[in-house]
Amino acid sequence: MSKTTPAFGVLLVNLGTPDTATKKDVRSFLKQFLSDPRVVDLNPLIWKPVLNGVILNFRPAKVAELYESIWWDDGSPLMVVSQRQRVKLSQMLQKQLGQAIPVELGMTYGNPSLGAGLERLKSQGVEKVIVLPLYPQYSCSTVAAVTDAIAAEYKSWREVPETRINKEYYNHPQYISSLASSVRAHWDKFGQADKLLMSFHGIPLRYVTEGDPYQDHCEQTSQLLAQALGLNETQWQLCYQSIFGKEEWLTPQTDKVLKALPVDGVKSVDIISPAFAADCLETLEELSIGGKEMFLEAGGERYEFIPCLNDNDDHVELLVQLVKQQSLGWQ
Ligand SMILES: C=CC1=C(C)c2cc3[nH]c(cc4nc(cc5[nH]c(cc1n2)c(C)c5CCC(=O)O)C(CCC(=O)O)=C4C)c(C)c3C=C
Ligand SMILES: [Fe+2]
Ligand SMILES: [Fe+2]
Repeated sequence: MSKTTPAFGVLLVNLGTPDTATKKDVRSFLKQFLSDPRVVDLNPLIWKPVLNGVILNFRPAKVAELYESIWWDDGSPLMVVSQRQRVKLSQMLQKQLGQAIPVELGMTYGNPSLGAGLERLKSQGVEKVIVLPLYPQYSCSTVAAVTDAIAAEYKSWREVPETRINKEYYNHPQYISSLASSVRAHWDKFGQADKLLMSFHGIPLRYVTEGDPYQDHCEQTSQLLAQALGLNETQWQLCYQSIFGKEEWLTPQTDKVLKALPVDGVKSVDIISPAFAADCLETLEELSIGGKEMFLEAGGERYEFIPCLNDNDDHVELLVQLVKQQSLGWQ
């Protein structure tokens, strides 16, 4: 009996996360992640001894504790949210396209791997694949790492499916309006702070000077969001979080901004992290917990974290629109 061939399948991609909040699993996750030259592009002769001799000896215990502090009953927040996004996207595609579209999850690092996600699509008869990395702003350290991993997986396949990879969506109207709605919903609940901080994950400045458009994308997203919310220039600020290593990263740094604002008389902030499609360690620990402590210690009085778009209906509707855009001619 021949299987029916779906019009196409969707691979929903995010960065990945440890299987458990233990030192062992955090170590193996960090090892895979930080060994990717797309993430850390230093000469391996210099980087490997630093990674294996220093970072992987000390960082996993510290970071495992941080994961422990934000872990949910059913797993790592990034994984739990990604699974919800997968289920909702598949339901909304079925409803809007009137046919079953296989949607699978693949993580660039850790489980389920991108290869496992592609295999699951293949086993459902998928012959055309849309890869949807959940990174609104393109960076070589994220999106190009996905394209590398997909190409590496296909090396062992006899028949490689037609594959379209969504590169970015930093200025998509539905993305901007979903962000704006989440801010407005937050203001309705908690009132509006003096300033809205838009904190993006940082990358090394050198990646940008060598051609990575990430900073430009972050600037455009934040301008569009400020515009959608009707904010003037004094009411919002862009900053970059999660600095790692000794090199210069994009500025201004979120932690420095949080320490400086109360000194400049800004006592209340709302903070949103538009580069993350799902809440994760970097938002729930670094921003929601760490950032708050930092701001209040520096003299701030009110600090509110705005959750990521996660599986909000209008966010998943954005994913539907991206899938429709990528599947033109395939339905
Ligand atoms: C070492 C360099 C790093 C670059 C460059 C980088 C870019 C980058 N990362 C994300 C999204 C996420 N990063 C997350 C965690 C994380 N990131 C780095 C380092 C770099 N990221 C590390 C070492 C870690 C692990 C935690 C730690 O040890 O501090 C996560 C969270 C994963 C989770 O399990 O919750 C996400 C998501 C983006 C979008 C990005 C470039 C734009
Ligand atoms: Fe990161
Ligand atoms: Fe971090």
